[in-house]
Amino acid sequence: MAGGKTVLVVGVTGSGKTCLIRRLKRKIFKAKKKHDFHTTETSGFVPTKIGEDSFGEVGGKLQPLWLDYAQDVSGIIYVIDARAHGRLTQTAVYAHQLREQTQVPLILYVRRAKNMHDCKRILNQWLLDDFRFICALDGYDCDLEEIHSFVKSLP
Ligand SMILES: Nc1nc2c(ncn2[C@@H]2O[C@H](COP(=O)(O)OP(=O)(O)OP(=O)(O)O)[C@@H](O)[C@H]2O)c(=O)[nH]1
Ligand SMILES: [Mg+2]
Repeated sequence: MAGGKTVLVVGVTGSGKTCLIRRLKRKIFKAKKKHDFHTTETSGFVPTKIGEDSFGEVGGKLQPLWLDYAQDVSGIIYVIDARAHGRLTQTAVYAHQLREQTQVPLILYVRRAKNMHDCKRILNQWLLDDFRFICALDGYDCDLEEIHSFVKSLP
């Protein structure tokens, strides 16, 4: 299909999906104002057009429907908050399930890891180390570019 790609953005509640899409839309590399990151829980499916592409967030509460939403997309971005320790088991189980159940290219977007070593340790701990991933460290500006190159690489 010519034109834009459709990307599904999933992850457990509060993992940072809305903020990420907002940064992509407004090309915010670093938080400038407090309200840039003020959000409320997303209910249902919220598509956001960014250039030619469309990024659709499914709220974490709709996890049972992630697979349904994944049917007609080019790729999936799976957002993980590395410091949400209590949610990591669930996060890993859902990531494995999603990858087993769909052929759609999937990338993990891991935010708030302390450093690359910490990020890899977490992925390793939850057997996610063979997933493609982006490690979005605090103050790291290149994560949006990495997302754009993932989207570009999609069929
Ligand atoms: N400073 C900062 N805070 C963030 C960032 N991403 C997420 N947060 C914080 O985490 C909270 C939850 O982020 P959301 O983007 O709403 O999470 P979500 O994954 O969309 O959650 P649901 O819609 O409930 O599934 C936000 O209100 C912010 O306080 C970020 O990049 N920078
Ligand atoms: Mg949200």
